[in-house]
Amino acid sequence: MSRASSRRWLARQRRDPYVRRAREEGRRSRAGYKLAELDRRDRLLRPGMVVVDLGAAPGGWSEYAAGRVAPGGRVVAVDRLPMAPIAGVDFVQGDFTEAAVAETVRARLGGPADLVLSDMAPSLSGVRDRDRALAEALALAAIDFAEGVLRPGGDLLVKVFEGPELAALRARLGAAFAAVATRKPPASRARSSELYLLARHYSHV
Ligand SMILES: C[S@@+](CC[C@H](N)C(=O)[O-])C[C@H]1O[C@@H](n2cnc3c(N)ncnc32)[C@H](O)[C@@H]1O
Repeated sequence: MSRASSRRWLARQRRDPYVRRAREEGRRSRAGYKLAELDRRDRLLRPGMVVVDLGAAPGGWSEYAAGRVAPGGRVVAVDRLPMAPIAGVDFVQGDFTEAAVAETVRARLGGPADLVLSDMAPSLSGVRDRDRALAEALALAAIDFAEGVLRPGGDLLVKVFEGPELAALRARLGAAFAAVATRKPPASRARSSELYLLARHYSHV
């Protein structure tokens, strides 16, 4: 980040009501509010569910999900960055695109998952085509993984970015899930091109 863009980022953070709210409520990140808003709208989480959180650090989604699946549920989370422990969350640190890391997450699950969440995003290089290709590869890795671990009827929520790749990702999900919807929760910054694809009712193909 250049000095000017980091000054702009800091000014945005200071103005952002979700950042303030997260600080006041002692939350891990403002990102947790996106999952809370999606959950309120689409009823994604219930007590007892087994959930995978891909790209979990610093832990806003995991924190929210662990609270919603209790009692009886659990969350297995992964990130290449470290994450401070959260009750009810089993954390694996590593690059999820490495087969051994994905296998560790699968092993920690020990059975099928009800819901796979992916908020993974690449570190942006500023080279648009490169960043878009990286983001698409992460979304595809999340979809491949979800198709391997979801129980029939399970759901997937995956972060994607606006662009020409979106139609193919939607089509790919449409082949394996009964319904695919696009979501932009209010807590997602309007200037960000991030979106979420919500794929429901997985059926083995
Ligand atoms: C937008 S942040 C996630 C925020 C999180 N959902 C929260 O609520 O705090 C995206 C995360 O994806 C992680 N990530 C990106 N690529 C990854 C990869 N290949 N393997 C594991 N984590 C990855 C990043 O390290 C980063 O922490």
